[in-house]
This record gives sequence, C-alpha cells and structure tokens, in this order.
Amino acid sequence: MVQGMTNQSPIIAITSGEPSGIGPDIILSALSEQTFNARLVVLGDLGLLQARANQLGLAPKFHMTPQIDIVPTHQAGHIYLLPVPLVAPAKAGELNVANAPYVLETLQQAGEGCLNQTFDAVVTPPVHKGILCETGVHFSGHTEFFQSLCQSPHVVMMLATEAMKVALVTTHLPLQQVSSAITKDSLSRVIHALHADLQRKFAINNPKILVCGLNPHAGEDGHLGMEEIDTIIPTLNTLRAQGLDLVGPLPADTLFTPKYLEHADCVLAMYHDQGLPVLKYSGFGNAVNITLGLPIIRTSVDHGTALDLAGTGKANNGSLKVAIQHAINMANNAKQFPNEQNTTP
Ligand SMILES: NC(=O)c1ccc[n+]([C@@H]2O[C@H](COP(=O)([O-])OP(=O)(O)OC[C@H]3O[C@@H](n4cnc5c(N)ncnc54)[C@H](O)[C@@H]3O)[C@@H](O)[C@H]2O)c1
Ligand SMILES: N[C@H](C(=O)O)[C@H](O)COP(=O)(O)O
Repeated sequence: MVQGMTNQSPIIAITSGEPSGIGPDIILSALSEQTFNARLVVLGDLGLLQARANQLGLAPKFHMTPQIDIVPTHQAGHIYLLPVPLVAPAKAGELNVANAPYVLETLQQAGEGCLNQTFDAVVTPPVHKGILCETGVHFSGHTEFFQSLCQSPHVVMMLATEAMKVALVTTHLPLQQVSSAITKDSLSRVIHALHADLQRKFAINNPKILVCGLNPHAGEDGHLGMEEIDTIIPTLNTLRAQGLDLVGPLPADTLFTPKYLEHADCVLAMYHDQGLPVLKYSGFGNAVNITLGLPIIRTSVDHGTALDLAGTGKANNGSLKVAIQHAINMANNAKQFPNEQNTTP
C-alpha cells in the first residue's frame, strides 16, 4: 500500500466452521487459489489450519493479525489469522464435542466484530448443529445465532444461485411445527423483510416474489388443507394492497418451472425442504446462503460439514468463493449507500 493511503477494501471475517469438517479445507484451498479484492481475516486455530494444510498438500503462508486494520488486500496463498484456540485437538472427520465452545467463540467474535464495525461482513463455513446442541446449547443454525446476537426481530434465510433465489418463511423448524408457525403476522413480516432486502441489497426496484402454498396443490380450495385460505391468501392480499408484487400461493410442485421462474425475482417457500432441495439441485456448490434482516452482512456456503470429505482434498470450494464474493459486493454496496443499510422494518 502507498504510504498515507487508506486501504478501503472491505474487511471480511471468515470463521473456520466445524474443525473436523470441510470448513478448514475449503478456506485453505479457496484462499490459496483465488485473489479477492478484500481484506480477509480467518478466525480459527493456527495449528488446525497448518495441520489440515499439510494433510491436503497445501502450503499457504500464515500471518497472525494482532491489528486488523493493517491486514492487506488478499493475495492468493496468504492467510491472515485472528487466532482462536481449539479446546482439544481436531481430527478430520471425527466430531469432538469438546470443540463446540471453539466453534461458538469464532461466531461470537465475528458477529461482535461486525456489530462494532471491525469487520464489514462475516462469511461462515459450515458448522455441525448436532454437536453444538450436545453441549446443551440449542443451536439450530447460524441464522438464528446471529438473529439472537444482533437482537433482530425478524430474519429471513435466502439461498441464491445465478439463476434463482429461494427464501424461507420458516427456517430450521421440525416439520410438525411448521403449520402453526405460519401466521398472518409471521408471513407478513418475512415478506416485508425479504422485499426490503431485495431492494436494498440486490437493487431490485420492485421485486416480484412467487409464494408457495403450504399444502399439496396449494390446498386444492380447502380440500387438502386450510392454511392457504385462512392465512396465506388474506396476507398476500393485504400486502398486495400495499403495493408489493406477490404471485400465489402457487402449488410448489409446479412453481419451480421456467414458466414461472423466468418472470420472478425470488421464490418464497414455506419451509426448509420445500425450497432448498430445488435450489441445491439447480446449483449445489455454487450457491450462497444470505441472512436477510440483520444489521450486519452475513453469507455462508450452501453445504454442510461433509465429514466424509474432510482432509481428503475432494471438497468443492466453489460455494465458499461465491459466499466471499457476495459478502464483498454487499459490503462495498453498504459503504457506497450507508443510509440504505437499515434493518428490517
Ligand atoms: N452453513 C452451514 O453451517 C451448514 C449448511 C448445511 C448443513 N450444515 C450442517 O452440516 C452437517 C452435515 O449435514 P448434511 O450431511 O445434511 O449435509 P452436507 O452438505 O454436509 O453433506 C451432504 C452431501 O454433500 C456432500 N458435500 C457437501 N459439501 C460438499 C462440498 N463442498 N464438496 C463436495 N461434496 C460436498 C457430502 O459429501 C454429502 O455427500 C449437519 O450438522 C448440518 O446441519 C451446516
Ligand atoms: N439451511 C442451510 C442449508 O441447508 O444450507 C443450513 O442449514 C445452514 O443454515 P445456517 O446458515 O442458518 O447455519
């Protein structure tokens, strides 16, 4: 950097994810292969990353970062590390509950760093929800973790590929609880949050959102379920009267076809496995998971910890590269239009 010039590229925190999963692998390979126009700071254990790099035959140069603001713009092969120590040694492919506090600590530090503006965004490689829950903490996802940390009333999970955006009304909820969680109020708040962030974060002026029904054939006029008639249709009508461009509720089995998708900006699915299988079928490995409705920018990968692949060199790092690039784009946009980055209405 030229002396006296301030480095304006965004500072992106990257958590290391579940240490026995593929998080460390994809960080090491992505940051070794590609140069990003941002200052990247990995939160994790140096020994873990060094050992996994050896296992994978990679040799990035590690730099410790006592002072975040002197981290230079990323160059392939260089990894700047904010050290967070493991609790116990980590072995690729073998979960160890002892390291759950380590995982949570990386998320806590990254989230707090975004809130106090040390970081411009956080990118999260995968964690293992089950092993975190075994500590007695209920951890259903990063989405809910950052919602709680940021005290955000309403967040929305959205996964996106080049071709498709899919957002969810309910996130990591047992199927049995889905119907009762879809109320006029919750649906209305999710749609407002989605609409606002499609405008703010994606510069879509008047987003057209396709809304799935909950039941087969969107309830078949009440013969296959009443949620559409009782809740979804009246809510959509109210929101349409406020000017929102909403189509549906449409039967989810035929909504994901070109006839509908070609003319829409986003699909709103009622629950996790109604929307995400389609998105992942169309773009697994190249999709990004974005939490909308937070006061901070948070992106993630489209896959899990893939314990079977950790340390093998077979993990695809495509989604992490996309997640980092999306975080950079959104952080640049936030710097350019600071007044548009409010939280959900
Ligand atoms: N962002 C996240 O933190 C995140 C996302 C999804 C799942 N998870 C968690 O991950 C754990 C395991 O979940 P799962 O088994 O359902 O899904 P998974 O994505 O870990 O694995 C599903 C399949 O996809 C393969 N796969 C996953 N990522 C891959 C990659 N980058 N390259 C090549 N192949 C890949 C795996 O080998 C496996 O066959 C669970 O605890 C789940 O909650 C976390
Ligand atoms: N629902 C996500 C997916 O299937 O990819 C995943 O579980 C991650 O969710 P969080 O970003 O909330 O951890």
